Amino acid sequence: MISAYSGTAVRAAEQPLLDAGAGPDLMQKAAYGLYHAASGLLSSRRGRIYGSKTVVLAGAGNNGGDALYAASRLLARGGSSTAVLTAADVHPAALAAFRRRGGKVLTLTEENTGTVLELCRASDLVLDGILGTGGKGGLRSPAAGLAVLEPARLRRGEAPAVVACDLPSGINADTGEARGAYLRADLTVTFGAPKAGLMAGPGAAAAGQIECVDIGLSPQLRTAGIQRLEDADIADLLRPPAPGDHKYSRGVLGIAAGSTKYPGAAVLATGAALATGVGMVRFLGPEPVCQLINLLHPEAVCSQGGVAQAHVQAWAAGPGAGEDEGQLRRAVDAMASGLPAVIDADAIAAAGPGLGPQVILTPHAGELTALLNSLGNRTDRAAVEGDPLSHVRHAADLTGATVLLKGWATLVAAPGGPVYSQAEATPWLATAGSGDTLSGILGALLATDTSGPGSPGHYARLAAAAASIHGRAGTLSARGGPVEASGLPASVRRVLAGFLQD
Ligand SMILES: NC(=O)C1=CN([C@@H]2O[C@H](COP(=O)(O)OP(=O)(O)OC[C@H]3O[C@@H](n4cnc5c(N)ncnc54)[C@H](O)[C@@H]3O)[C@@H](O)[C@H]2O)[C@@H](O)CC1
Ligand SMILES: [K+]
Repeated sequence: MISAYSGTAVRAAEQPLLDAGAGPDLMQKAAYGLYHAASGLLSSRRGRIYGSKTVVLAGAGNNGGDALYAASRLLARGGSSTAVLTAADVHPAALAAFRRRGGKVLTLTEENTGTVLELCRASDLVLDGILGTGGKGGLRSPAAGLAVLEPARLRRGEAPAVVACDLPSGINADTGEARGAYLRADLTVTFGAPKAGLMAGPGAAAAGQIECVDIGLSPQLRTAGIQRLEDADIADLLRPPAPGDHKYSRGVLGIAAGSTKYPGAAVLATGAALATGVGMVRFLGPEPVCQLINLLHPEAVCSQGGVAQAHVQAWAAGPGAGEDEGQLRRAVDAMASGLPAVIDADAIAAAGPGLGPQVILTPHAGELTALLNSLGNRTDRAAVEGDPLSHVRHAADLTGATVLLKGWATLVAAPGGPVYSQAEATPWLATAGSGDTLSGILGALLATDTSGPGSPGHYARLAAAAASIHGRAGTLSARGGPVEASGLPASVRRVLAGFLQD
């Protein structure tokens, strides 16, 4: 499990150490970690540090100090480096050390921004040390002019690689918001603990890969702002069949998805649930959709019955329900059943206060906006996309349900409890039918879960695991190209086999 903390919490954890005079020592530890990661990147991209060209963007605070000390170490290995100062009062000791190693220095102005961008593009590496956890708002002029710099991952790997010191400058370390211009990185080397702002909203997309350098803050850090499941955590949540299991003991999932207008959603949700592994799928829906399901997934047991008559351990309802009153009714009944239920798409609009954490709502940003507005919380889609962390937390607290917000980094909030962020997906997964397969995967995890409600956040962890499996299946299907949702179940099977073999 990766635990991320707000920038505010990390600064509070640092304070006693700073008061005890450990500031310079902490900075050297951070700078060494940054140098180590940057030199690894340079070595992998061009074979050696000797002869490499680095540009350090250095702002007024300690973030600039870290970056200058790291660049000094690259100078000592035979690289060349230019520091571009974005403020007048850059860390004096770090700048002096950089100069002593032979680093060149220039000051950024609006007039020379074009020349500095050329300098960056002709270099191998850009170290972004403009703003760290002390940053307030987006980059200001003249530094804002550097935000057009694209990291190598967005330029088919072409130099320069951009490495962010602690966090991409201009990103809010607590929330991941960008309230103005910000830089994007290939790699963010973060100190003490990952910042929550690297796992949500624009910050998650800007950070690139995240590497954490231990500078000895762990004993001071208490409550994580955001957590991320890793392989072992997900493997722990899976329930493969045991000898002696039969179809009913493994878990039966009820699916009320699709409609005569959108039959595909039923097929995709059912296919994904079967690929994730359940004892049985009971499918409820209109006759023509049942016929289609029987044709494509003959193992599913189909009927036009209601939720109350179906013996299941969990529900997946809502994908493709459209305006089908029968399916929307089933979704409402599933929410009220007390059983774990994943509720998607049009059915989300039926959610209100008083639900329990076993109900998992899976909106995209537009659906979350509509839900919050219907609960009296005026907002718009841009606000939700700009600060998804606050909005997903708010929706969970207002409804009492677990809320999974789909996005580049998927966020899952338990009511009053932990928030999880999973970022294994590829942008190619943004395709019709992708969400229907997520419902099927999560429904199957809920139906086969035998550990019960357990600790707070149990259902949020299952939802985060489903998002991770879905994201990995998408990445596996895509292999750098487009994804068809109908191909996802096959990849889900391979992803799960990987977890179960490890
Ligand atoms: N405090 C510590 O002990 C340690 C801090 N570390 C580094 O120090 C950073 C925090 O340092 P600071 O507190 O100095 O903060 P920053 O380095 O983030 O910079 C704050 C400075 O930038 C100015 N500023 C704020 N917002 C701005 C904006 N939008 N545009 C332009 N200027 C702006 C402020 O006036 C202030 O001078 C961390 O992110 C980390 O990189 C590390 O060296 C580890 C140890
Ligand atoms: K930075």
